[in-house]
Amino acid sequence: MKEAYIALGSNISPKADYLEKSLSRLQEHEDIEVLQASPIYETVPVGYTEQSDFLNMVAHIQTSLSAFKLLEVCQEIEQELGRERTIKWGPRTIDLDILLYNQENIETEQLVIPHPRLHERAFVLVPLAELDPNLIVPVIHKSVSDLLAALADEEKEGIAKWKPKNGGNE
Ligand SMILES: Nc1ncnc2c1ncn2[C@@H]1O[C@H](COP(=O)(O)OP(=O)(O)OP(=O)(O)O)[C@@H](O)[C@H]1O
Ligand SMILES: Nc1nc2c(c(=O)[nH]1)N=C(CO)CN2
Repeated sequence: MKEAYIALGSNISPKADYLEKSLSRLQEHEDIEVLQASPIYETVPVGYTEQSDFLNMVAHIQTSLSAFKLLEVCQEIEQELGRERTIKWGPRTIDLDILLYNQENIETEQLVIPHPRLHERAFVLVPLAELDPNLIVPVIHKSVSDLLAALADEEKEGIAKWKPKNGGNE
């Protein structure tokens, strides 16, 4: 069995539904068990900023799948939930990124683990720190809490714990 951390993000309504549906799809997969899910955060868009705020979270899973097979499963879920790739870093119903896979380092054209932008993204590090602040990120050899502490305050200001309103149909 391997352990992995998956980042989930959505910025097309109903955002929380897309996160929940993705988590259920992961949990329903016969070779995946969701061990823990972080709280949901509302986050300002990074990169391409002319878009709606995101909801982001991180899931800790256990799986017998290879990292490549896990990527396929993530991409199938993205497709089923209607993701269209138009603008790079633009709006998406759901994005599933593999952050870490069993302390492994994988560098292929198709898959890079640890996720290459993990260390600079508060919308990933804040929920990941809720699950395990002491987790060491391979290659970088730093803990999640150290990476988070190294981020500029303004990066972290754009991140707030999300509470359901309108019956959770954000
Ligand atoms: N760790 C990873 N998790 C998910 N996809 C990855 C990973 N490493 C490489 N990829 C590749 O990245 C490609 C583009 O992914 P995607 O369109 O979701 O990027 P993005 O989410 O817009 O940007 P970002 O990668 O910065 O989060 C995927 O087709 C996949 O092959
Ligand atoms: N706040 C936030 N910004 C982003 C996100 C995301 O999930 N949350 N995903 C991106 C591309 O993966 C680009 N920018």
